[in-house]
Amino acid sequence: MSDRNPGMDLDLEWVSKVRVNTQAVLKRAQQVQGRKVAKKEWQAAWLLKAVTCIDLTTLSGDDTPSNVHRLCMKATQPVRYDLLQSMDMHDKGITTAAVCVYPSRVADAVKSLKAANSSIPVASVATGFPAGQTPLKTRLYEVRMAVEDGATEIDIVINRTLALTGQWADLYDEIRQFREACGDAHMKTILAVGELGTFTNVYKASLVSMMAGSDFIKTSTGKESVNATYPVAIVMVRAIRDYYLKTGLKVGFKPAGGIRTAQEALVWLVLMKEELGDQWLTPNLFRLGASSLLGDIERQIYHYVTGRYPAYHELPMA
Ligand SMILES: O=C[C@H](O)COP(=O)(O)O
Repeated sequence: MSDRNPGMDLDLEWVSKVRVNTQAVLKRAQQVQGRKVAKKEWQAAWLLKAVTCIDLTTLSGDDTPSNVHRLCMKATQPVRYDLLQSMDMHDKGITTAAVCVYPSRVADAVKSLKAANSSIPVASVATGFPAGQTPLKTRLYEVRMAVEDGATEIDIVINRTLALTGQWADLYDEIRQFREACGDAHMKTILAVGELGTFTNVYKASLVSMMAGSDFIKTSTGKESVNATYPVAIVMVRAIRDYYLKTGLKVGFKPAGGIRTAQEALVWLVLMKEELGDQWLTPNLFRLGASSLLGDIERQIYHYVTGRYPAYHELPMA
């Protein structure tokens, strides 16, 4: 993960000045979406790169120790051995970036990964995921419980009520408290962009979350009716860039919710590369939150691997 973001005092003047130009954002998102993603011979390598950035997720009411165990095993070997062999990658130990589960399933995931001798981090959603509509006391308790059970990454959801009513100082204070409850665990802050109404709110919520010490900002829970979209991502990554320019602190970005195809994964990588640069193209600063993406990526890699194609560690990075 990135070095922890210590955050900063709430700069309300900065937050209140924010105005996002909707037309410019939509135009830029269209450009990114229309990009030819990568030359054919590099696509499998980029897809493997995407795999290393996935937070492999199960967030279902019917999660059990068994399906969490299967998820963990998939995370330790996300791509079939023979496909990796075709790319001379069999010895590279490709894993997903993390597994992501509900707080009550953290202990199961920790146990499975430990038994498999794997150091893949366990991420837990928390703070009343997905709606965040529970008392602060229980939201804080949830964070502490997940950390105690072994989660080293916590995906908190913000209080949308505070964002929608412009109570930015209160939102800042809550996130600061979550941050403290996380202890050494890294904190990803879910904005639930589909419920924030305007791009300006998304930008403001991004800034406040980063000022309060979030290590990542994340688009969605996957449970809202609108989840990770490219226009909203443009707004969030530009807030990340502005925060970096002002403070020198790098905050990561995690699109999540509804990401299902290899082609989409490639577009997300292009968006990061063009907006934030190669240094953001690592699991330390970029994650794809997804429960059903890996299958399509494996299918596409199988499709591409008909000859000797370059592997992801050979990508020309600046
Ligand atoms: O945080 C991750 C999301 O909940 C995953 O959403 P998804 O099930 O639509 O891939």
